[in-house]
Amino acid sequence: MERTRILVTGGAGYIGSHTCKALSAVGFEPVTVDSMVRGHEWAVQWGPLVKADIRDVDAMTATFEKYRPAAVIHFAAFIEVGESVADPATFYDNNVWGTLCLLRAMQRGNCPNIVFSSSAAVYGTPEQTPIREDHPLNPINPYGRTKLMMEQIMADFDPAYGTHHVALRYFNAAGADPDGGIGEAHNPETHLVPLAIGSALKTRGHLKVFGQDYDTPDGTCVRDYVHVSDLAQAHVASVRYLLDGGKSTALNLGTGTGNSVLEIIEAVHRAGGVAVPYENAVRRAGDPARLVATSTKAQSVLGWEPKYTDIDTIVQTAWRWHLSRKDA
Ligand SMILES: O=c1ccn([C@@H]2O[C@H](COP(=O)(O)OP(=O)(O)O[C@H]3O[C@H](CO)[C@H](O)[C@H](O)[C@H]3O)[C@@H](O)[C@H]2O)c(=O)[nH]1
Repeated sequence: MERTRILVTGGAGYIGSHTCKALSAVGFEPVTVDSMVRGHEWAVQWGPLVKADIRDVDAMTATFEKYRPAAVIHFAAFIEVGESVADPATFYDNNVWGTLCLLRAMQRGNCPNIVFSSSAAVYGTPEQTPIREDHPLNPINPYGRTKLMMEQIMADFDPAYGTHHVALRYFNAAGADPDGGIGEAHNPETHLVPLAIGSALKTRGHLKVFGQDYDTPDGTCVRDYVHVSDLAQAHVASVRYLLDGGKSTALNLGTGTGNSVLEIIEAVHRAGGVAVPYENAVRRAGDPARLVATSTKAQSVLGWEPKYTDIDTIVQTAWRWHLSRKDA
């Protein structure tokens, strides 16, 4: 029997590739569409790769005609906050215009269901933590604004065109597939866990700890690190939810536990048995002191619960990946 196809934009990226693996494991066929500007050929292992930019409406229309997907999972976007401040035009073009082009191609292809990557960045500086989905939406940088605009565009499209969406607001994705073979490989890398591992392995210089005087127990920023395989499972559950006729919704994905930068440094030390050389540095602009999610809504809507709730396990999977990675 033909497997139900799911079109995955950005399927050659970090969370996208883990989601393709999870889709395939439960019988879907993931069809990756990726411009390969940031994606990796080695990360596409569970279905075909269409090398195309989502803004290329002709290529996208042809892809929908060829594969007839039942739903789309939309990861393709630029993600670095600093880059979005320096070059907002590129972010609005790639993230917002790219999403509009994708939605147009979905309309032409009669595909009404989309699950997409939103971000904790839509909340801005939290008024209280843990953050619930009804927290005010006040992004403080262009990256966060592009994600909020994407949510708003989809909310407008639903009543007008009969579409359905699930916006997944991730907190800090971390870790790697425990089976090996895929993991986090951004270039340039700006995320804490891979940078700390690189410093421990001496493939990078000292890690810079951005700010030591935050209002947190040890003075460094606290984040909610959620395992990438758990995020992947939430995407699979969201696809099933929409295919079963579920209503559009926005859901936080986090573990509900916060870890400081210094706690991550210690977890990397424990995982690898090597200390992370680090130095204190000034605060990074736009970093809130504490970002921690409540994911009870994802639990009630999707039945989703993170399997990896222990920071040591999350960091161990990242460590193993970094020792084995193909492009290090
Ligand atoms: O070299 C570094 C890198 C990071 N940090 C600190 O480590 C924490 C985590 O930083 P990351 O850059 O790994 O993650 P962010 O919380 O900044 O970013 C997350 O949220 C962003 C939106 O706010 C984007 O979605 C991004 O992709 C996602 O990982 C922050 O407190 C940051 O200040 C350091 O101290 N040193």
